[in-house]
Amino acid sequence: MARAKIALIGAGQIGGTLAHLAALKELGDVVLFDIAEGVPQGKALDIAEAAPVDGYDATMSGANDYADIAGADVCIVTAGVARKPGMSRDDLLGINLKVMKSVGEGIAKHAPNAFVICITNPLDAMVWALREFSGLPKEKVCGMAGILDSARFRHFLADEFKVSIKDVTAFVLGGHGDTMVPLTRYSTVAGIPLPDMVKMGWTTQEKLDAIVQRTRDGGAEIVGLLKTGSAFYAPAASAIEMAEAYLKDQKRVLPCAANVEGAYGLDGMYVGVPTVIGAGGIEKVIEIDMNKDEKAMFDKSVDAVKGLVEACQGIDSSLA
Ligand SMILES: NC(=O)c1ccc[n+]([C@@H]2O[C@H](COP(=O)([O-])OP(=O)(O)OC[C@H]3O[C@@H](n4cnc5c(N)ncnc54)[C@H](O)[C@@H]3O)[C@@H](O)[C@H]2O)c1
Ligand SMILES: O=C(O)C[C@H](O)C(=O)O
Repeated sequence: MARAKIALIGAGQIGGTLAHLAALKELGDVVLFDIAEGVPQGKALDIAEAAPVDGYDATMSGANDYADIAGADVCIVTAGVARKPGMSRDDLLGINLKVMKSVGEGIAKHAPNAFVICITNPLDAMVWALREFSGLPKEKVCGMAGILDSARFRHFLADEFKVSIKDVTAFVLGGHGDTMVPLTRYSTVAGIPLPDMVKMGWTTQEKLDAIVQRTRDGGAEIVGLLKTGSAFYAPAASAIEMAEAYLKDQKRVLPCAANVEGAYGLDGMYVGVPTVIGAGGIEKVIEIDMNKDEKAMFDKSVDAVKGLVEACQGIDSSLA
């Protein structure tokens, strides 16, 4: 069977890490695309030159022309600008919206059958705009954020409980912004929900609240440390998990920004929800039961995303 083709639109910090991870996992042949001349070619050559040492079979190429992504099975989009200290993700909306237009048109023309994973921020509004600009089927366009936010939550929890990360599960839903919703009732240590861990005396409610807040601020914490850009290792690992689920038809249950029609009382908007990812793309949106407090947090997050979508429509009249 022919190898899959993976197009990485944006060859910056995340794009380069994605290429290396895709190669190490032998997910397919990789094309790195960027507007910066030489950068995708340089990264592709560098990663190809690591293959003899690491022993992976995957070709790497760099491109500045969308024609080179032709027939891609998966497109992962990181094109655009990352925030710096003092900025919110939402400050990137105007500049990255223009990028989504050119990327959406490029994918629609050259890789209309691809499964598209958007990473560019502000995530939920950008994946919505990318879907609008590309016109691809809704189940084939999604956004990466929930896996990253949940991974951060899991890391902080494993650290607090001094247990293996393998035994910690977490679900962070909602928009990928300050209003994201880490769901403690649906996050567990070996199946034990976090509120029970508090009752069992493994931690206190105050410490758990602080971990929830640190999770919400997780992106800003890294931006504050790096100063020149934002996180890229964990974001790349998270998107690769989604790409692998699609390419191998794994039916993974993963929190992703998906187009939600009907569930959660939503009418075709993108926001972070639990999904099933397989060969059909986003094969299912899972509607979980939320109590009053959880629903209030989720609704607030949905409203924040709606505000960003409206801002996009105000900037580009073709989206209205
Ligand atoms: N969804 C998430 O959870 C998450 C996590 C981390 C970062 N991000 C976002 O991902 C994006 C990329 O982050 P990064 O660290 O890789 O940034 P980066 O600056 O290192 O890379 C971005 C790349 O995009 C390229 N680019 C700019 N305009 C382009 C265009 N029109 N067409 C093609 N390429 C273009 C740039 O040349 C650059 O190489 C940012 O918007 C960042 O905020 C999202
Ligand atoms: O925080 C950012 O700006 C990047 C990304 O959204 C993240 O959560 O790491």
